[in-house]
Amino acid sequence: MYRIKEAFYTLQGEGAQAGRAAVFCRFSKCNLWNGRESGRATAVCTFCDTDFVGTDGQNGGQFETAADLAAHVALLWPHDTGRPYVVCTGGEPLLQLDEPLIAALHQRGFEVGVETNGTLPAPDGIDWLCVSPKATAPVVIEQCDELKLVYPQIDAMPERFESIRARHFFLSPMASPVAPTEGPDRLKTANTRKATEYCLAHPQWRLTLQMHKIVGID
Ligand SMILES: C[S@@+](CC[C@H](N)C(=O)[O-])C[C@H]1O[C@@H](n2cnc3c(N)ncnc32)[C@H](O)[C@@H]1O
Ligand SMILES: Nc1nc2[nH]cc(C(=O)O)c2c(=O)[nH]1
Ligand code: SF4
Ligand SMILES: [Mg+2]
Repeated sequence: MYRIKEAFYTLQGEGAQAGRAAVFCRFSKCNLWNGRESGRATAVCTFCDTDFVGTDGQNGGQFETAADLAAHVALLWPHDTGRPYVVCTGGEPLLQLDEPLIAALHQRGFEVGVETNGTLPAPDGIDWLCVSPKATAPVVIEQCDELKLVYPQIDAMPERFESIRARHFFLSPMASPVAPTEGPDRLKTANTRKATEYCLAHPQWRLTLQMHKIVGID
């Protein structure tokens, strides 16, 4: 059984795949926060900008089999040609994503991307793996396509992750979990300035912005 909070077609807003059309499949639950505001202050990850509790979002639900969920995701890709792309996120997708689901998505023609906090082992077969470390939580994934660190985090400064093998190293300015406004100025914050300064001083790291929040899409 797979529990999905929501699923939708949008553009990947972050990292090296930013701007690419994808079906986002948001898994319920996370191992670093229970998702309730009352538990945020004592969570390991305290700045999450996402509601991943339950299965009540758009196109959310419970899916008995990998084939059922893959069929559901395939219905959200609005094209007949080209290679479809799915981004498995959450919550923490690696609590649920397994090899049968990756195989079922591949069978539907999908390239499979994953957004993870890196604290759980990744199943084989993922086509694009993005690891985004959180606070003191130990990262067990040693190799990925991109390391995308929310910055600044006192307990997770960039130097700690430079031994992870990754094709890209990104800093993503920490955004307010509840940001009321949208538009070009929304991400012009103190954290964006700090991330910019770090990248200027350490050119191994690149800046990425949450493009979807600038343009006002999911
Ligand atoms: C909601 S998380 C879900 C996937 C996984 N649990 C993780 O943390 O990577 C998706 C992405 O949003 C990022 N994110 C969450 N809250 C954020 C915030 N306040 N500012 C910037 N990025 C944030 C995460 O670091 C991660 O890269
Ligand atoms: N457009 C868009 N891009 C994203 N990249 C990572 C996201 C996530 O929440 O995992 C996300 C998201 O929620 N929306
Ligand atoms: S950002 Fe990721 S790790 Fe942190 S609470 Fe949200 S879903 Fe969990
Ligand atoms: Mg998001």
